[in-house]
Amino acid sequence: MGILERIKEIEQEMDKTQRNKATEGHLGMLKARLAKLRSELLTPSSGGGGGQGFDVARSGDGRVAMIGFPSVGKSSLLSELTETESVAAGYEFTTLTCIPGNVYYNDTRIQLLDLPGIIEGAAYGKGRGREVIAVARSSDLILMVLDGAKEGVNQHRQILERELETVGLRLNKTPPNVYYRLKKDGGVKFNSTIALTKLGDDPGATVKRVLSEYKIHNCEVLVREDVTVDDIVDVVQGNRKYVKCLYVYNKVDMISIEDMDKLAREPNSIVVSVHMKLNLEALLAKMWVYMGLIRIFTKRKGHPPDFTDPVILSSERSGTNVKAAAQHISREMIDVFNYALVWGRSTKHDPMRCGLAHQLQDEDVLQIVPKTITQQKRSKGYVKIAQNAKDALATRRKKKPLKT
Ligand SMILES: Nc1nc2c(ncn2[C@@H]2O[C@H](COP(=O)(O)OP(=O)(O)OP(=O)(O)O)[C@@H](O)[C@H]2O)c(=O)[nH]1
Ligand SMILES: [K+]
Ligand SMILES: [Mg+2]
Repeated sequence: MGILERIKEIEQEMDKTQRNKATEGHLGMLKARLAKLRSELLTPSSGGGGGQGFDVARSGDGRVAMIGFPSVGKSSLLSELTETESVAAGYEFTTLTCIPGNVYYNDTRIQLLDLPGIIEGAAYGKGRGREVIAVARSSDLILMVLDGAKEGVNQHRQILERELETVGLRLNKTPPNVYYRLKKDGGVKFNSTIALTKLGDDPGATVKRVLSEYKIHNCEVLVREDVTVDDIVDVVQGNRKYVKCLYVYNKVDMISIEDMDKLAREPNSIVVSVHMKLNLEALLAKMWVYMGLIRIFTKRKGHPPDFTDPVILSSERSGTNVKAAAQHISREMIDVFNYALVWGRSTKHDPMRCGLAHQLQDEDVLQIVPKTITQQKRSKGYVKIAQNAKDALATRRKKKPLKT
């Protein structure tokens, strides 16, 4: 039996299984089996990667992929927002490969990717579905482009969400708050810090059934929120990609103000019209926020800040603390870091003396104060002395164990 048939079979069995507290373990086992098969789909035997026409190199300060049904206006949007022209036309599947363009916004260069339209069944390889989804996985933000003028547009939204979920993408979610560690022995240690209401009569047994489906018999699981069995499968399966998704309803030039207003109120959404150039600036601003981007202006001692070439950080990728900024400037910076002086939104007073963990905010000014040469020598010397002391102790212990 092929993978697709096996998936079908399990889905049918899940439909047949009555959902109640007693069947939670059985369902968990089926869900785990399904997740394993689906992740096999993700790694095609043909070498993986983006596939021809899809392996576009990463560039700029972040990557955004446009996902949508055919002819919703993805290529029109790319041509409008970037210097790249991507062919747009009234027939479906105009675009057949991945086409990159650059968006310049707030001193940041964002790589925007136009992709072929996808349809129901994309996750199972329909059309160029698998290639498109692989690109989506590699991006920092998904723009789900929808045809706001189409009836049942929110059904389309759901279909696409399901396709992306199927292959392990998790949109606008945070990873389940579960501590999970594999062990060499000792069996399964299961604990929770709060009452679990969604894992059936015996949460521990439900979790163990999922684990045994993965042939995991020794591990530690500590659940810190009221998770579902799907969350547990996500934790154990492990290859989930948590990514932000912004829903872009295009073509609102074709609908009434009332309908437009309804769409604009959907969560994580924005309405635009590429043809009328409506709301495109707001789209860029929202993209920027969703990518968690910030600009940090650096400053040298005794000089004014450099406002021309900021360091760009992202809460979704690098993180946005002083350490991330220092590493961005140079690798060695961390070794010689003494403290930082920060001016701007993140401080209580200006300048504020900060350590590596301080969280920066957009348009902060940062000056890194390195250790003095003497301090550096001293700290290196200290490490050496400490190491010598440890070595000496270890040798002594070998010779004659210390009495305790
Ligand atoms: N009314 C209206 N039509 C639009 C708008 N944006 C794009 N279109 C039209 O929608 C059709 C499809 O546009 P494309 O940009 O080719 O759509 P696509 O999503 O790239 O399509 P595929 O590459 O085939 O998946 C074209 O006829 C566009 O002119 C808009 O804001 N309003
Ligand atoms: K088209
Ligand atoms: Mg196109």
